[in-house]
Amino acid sequence: MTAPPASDQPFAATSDEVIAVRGLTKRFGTKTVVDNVDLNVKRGEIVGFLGPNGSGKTTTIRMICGLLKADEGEGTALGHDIRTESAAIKLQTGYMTQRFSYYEDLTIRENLDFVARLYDLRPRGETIDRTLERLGLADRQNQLAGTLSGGWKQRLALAACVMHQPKLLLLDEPTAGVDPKARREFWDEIHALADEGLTVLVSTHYMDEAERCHRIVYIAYGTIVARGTVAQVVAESGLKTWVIHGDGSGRLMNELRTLPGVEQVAPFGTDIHVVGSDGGALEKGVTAVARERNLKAEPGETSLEDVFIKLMTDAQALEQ
Ligand SMILES: Nc1ncnc2c1ncn2[C@@H]1O[C@H](COP(=O)(O)OP(=O)(O)OP(=O)(O)O)[C@@H](O)[C@H]1O
Repeated sequence: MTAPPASDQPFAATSDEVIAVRGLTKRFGTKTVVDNVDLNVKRGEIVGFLGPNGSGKTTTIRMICGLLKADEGEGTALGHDIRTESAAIKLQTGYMTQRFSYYEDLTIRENLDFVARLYDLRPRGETIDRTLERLGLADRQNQLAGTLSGGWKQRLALAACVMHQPKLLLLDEPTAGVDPKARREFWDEIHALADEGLTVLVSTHYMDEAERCHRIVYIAYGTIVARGTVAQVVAESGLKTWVIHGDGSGRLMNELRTLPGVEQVAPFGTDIHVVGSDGGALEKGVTAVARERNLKAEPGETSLEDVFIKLMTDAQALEQ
């Protein structure tokens, strides 16, 4: 007897996969906003979910935790079917939404108390104390949430979504608008939680945050167009970069943009980074222009930002 085609097999996660979904598709009206997405995340991994605005990150996250029903596709989160067992998934998942969603006119402690009641956590007082200590919020526990800075608000939101000791954290742009020091502290906390075995899927627009993830997945217009470690994604882009030192003027940048092989030109102080897929043409053009002006040009490192801009531009071209 011949085996049925792979797509007819029931879909099962391996024992170390906390998220294993395939073919996820979501339509709003006639628009397909998530199109045939496969995603696998292993226990203890921190996976960055990146992509332009409106590319389907939030929608995918919401389908994974069962807040939104997929139109097509299947899979599991924490071993539970995302289509039929959303209650079990929600109990073991912490979901930090994009917008601060706690009560501004309650204190930090009162907000946590409210969440602890929702989950019926016991003993409630001790659980809140432990969470306040763990997230460094104990000294501010009586401060009204509405008077907190962005960084402290995010810390409260994180406290509220880890208090019930979830096994999976879904973070949707958790540090938008937060200053660099608070962001770094937030990420130290995320890594500490992952070291304890928590699995994290985090959407972000920040390159430095993408670089802090074990792996990244890039989605554009609902379709995943790159995935892997940062080094893999950069290498697979095939982009080459040259740096011209000593003249970051707009006039030189405009001239560089007209050269064959040049796809991106970006100023970095008095340097200009020139990026393209055709390494030979890029080198020829850039070195000739630099020689004419007596400027130094040398090969540089391609950044993740360069790669994302290319992925976005390519995806836009396909959409049109
Ligand atoms: N409930 C809804 N009804 C109709 N359209 C929706 C709904 N929710 C999302 N969309 C649309 O689906 C697309 C994907 O949105 P989504 O929020 O998933 O993107 P995103 O990648 O998270 O974006 P951002 O980075 O801006 O947060 C967008 O075009 C959005 O306008």
